[in-house]
Amino acid sequence: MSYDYDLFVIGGGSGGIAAARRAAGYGAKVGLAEVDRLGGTCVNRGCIPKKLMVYASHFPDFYEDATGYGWSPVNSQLDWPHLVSAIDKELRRLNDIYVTKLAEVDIHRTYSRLLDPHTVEAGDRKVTADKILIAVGGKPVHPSIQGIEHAVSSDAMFSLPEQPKRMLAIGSGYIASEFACILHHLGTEVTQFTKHDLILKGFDDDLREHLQNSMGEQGIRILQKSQVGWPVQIERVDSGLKVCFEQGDPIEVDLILSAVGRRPNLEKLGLENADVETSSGAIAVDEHSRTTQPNIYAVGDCTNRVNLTPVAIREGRAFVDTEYGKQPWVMSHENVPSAIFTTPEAASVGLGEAQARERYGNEAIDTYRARFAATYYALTPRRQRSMLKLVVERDSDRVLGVHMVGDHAAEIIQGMAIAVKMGAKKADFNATVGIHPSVAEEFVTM
Ligand SMILES: Cc1cc2nc3c(=O)[nH]c(=O)nc-3n(C[C@H](O)[C@H](O)[C@H](O)COP(=O)(O)OP(=O)(O)OC[C@H]3O[C@@H](n4cnc5c(N)ncnc54)[C@H](O)[C@@H]3O)c2cc1C
Ligand SMILES: NC(=O)c1ccc[n+]([C@@H]2O[C@H](COP(=O)([O-])OP(=O)(O)OC[C@H]3O[C@@H](n4cnc5c(N)ncnc54)[C@H](O)[C@@H]3O)[C@@H](O)[C@H]2O)c1
Repeated sequence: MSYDYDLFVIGGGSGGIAAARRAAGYGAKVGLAEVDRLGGTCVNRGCIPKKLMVYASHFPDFYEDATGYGWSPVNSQLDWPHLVSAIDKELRRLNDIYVTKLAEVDIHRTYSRLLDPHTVEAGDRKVTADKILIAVGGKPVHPSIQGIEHAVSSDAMFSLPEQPKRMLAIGSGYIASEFACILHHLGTEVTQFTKHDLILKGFDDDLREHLQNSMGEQGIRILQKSQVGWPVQIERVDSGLKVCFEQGDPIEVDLILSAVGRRPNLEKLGLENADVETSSGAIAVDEHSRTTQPNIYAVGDCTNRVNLTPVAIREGRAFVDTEYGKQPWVMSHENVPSAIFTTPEAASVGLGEAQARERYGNEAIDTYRARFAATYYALTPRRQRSMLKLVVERDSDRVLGVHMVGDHAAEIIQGMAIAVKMGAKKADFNATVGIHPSVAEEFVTM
């Protein structure tokens, strides 16, 4: 049977674009449907605008630090509308680049849904395809608090008409922690409500504690559920938004960011028309990203495996190399590095100490840890201490996890991730000459 396309991709974000481009490169006839701007979450309302805001938020610290090195004080004000429009301009430039990069792919600028295992409705057209890739990403979920409609999700953070004077971030994951730091360093008075006593559940406890303490020392107010109970009501009042908790005094802010997690974008996708099954609200896939319908695959956040851009991209490429490139491989979700772009930055690869002890036994694990202030802070009015940690399996001497809080942690851990992926031993770290003076040299001198 002949189809309109060899491959039809639903969703033009990180995973969908990577797969579509590579498949077209192998000579496949590819169509792609995207209902919004090309690039998906990462480019339009995630990694990229977020990182640009992180950069913007660092300048006040640099101005302050410079005085310790003898520079006269800088008196500079943030032009918020300028920042927002400069970011938007850059995102539009990236959108245009994707159009060029997808020159060999038929782009359908429309919502799309499955009609049967080989047919997709793309706007007012019906198209058929031999294989279909679902890469529809995810969207924010909101906690059930009375008045939660007054809160915004991270999607709105890049187009706020003005900088809030006071913000409450509800959540303790990547998004709440990153925006708490961004807004704080841009001059907003920030409170973060956390369900757990330590932010960033799932990361190494020393990383979590060091980062949370550091954020607290800088002036971010952390309200824990164990202290105040759940937030129960949000109400608009003349002077802002009033938030009441189960216990204690209400607080008043100008903006509430709700960041308590995301869920796959599966509504009205017609999964039932093609017998594509879900598991815990995400598309169920095997290690090859194949769904319960053999010619339909799914990658990225809609499968809720590891919800990061480079993971979605690699899942997409593994599928395409295997199916169209005669180079089969499987995307491994082990030892995926990630960073939290807070101030200070935090990054990690491999197992945290508690996870390692659970997997290998309490006695089987050694840890090495350093906490210190980098030389940069010797002359600055601002003090910031770094934390570096190795988790090692004693018998094999293998480094199971590397964790860091401190400047450039993401850049440093990216290199460490290669070592961990290659199965480096603590002895290999010891045999490596440090770069002096640097922070990362601690990893080879512990
Ligand atoms: C605030 C924020 C910051 C982040 N920061 C980072 C970071 O620093 N590093 C990192 O690695 N990850 C980060 N992420 C996560 C990262 O953005 C996602 O993991 C990644 O974008 C997932 O890619 P995807 O292809 O699965 O989905 P997406 O990029 O979400 O793309 C899905 C696309 O499908 C489209 N779509 C959905 N349904 C349909 C349909 N039926 N028809 C047509 N089109 C449809 C959507 O419009 C969207 O464009 C961040 C996420 C957020 C929200
Ligand atoms: N730097 C990065 O790589 C980066 C940045 C942002 C987002 N992301 C990706 O996007 C995903 C979504 O981010 P996220 O921060 O929304 O989700 P998350 O899953 O990382 O964190 C959500 C947090 O909110 C807490 N929570 C749940 N219900 C709550 C409630 N009612 N009140 C208060 N807290 C509650 C959860 O316990 C959890 O700690 C991440 O898991 C990550 O994969 C990555």
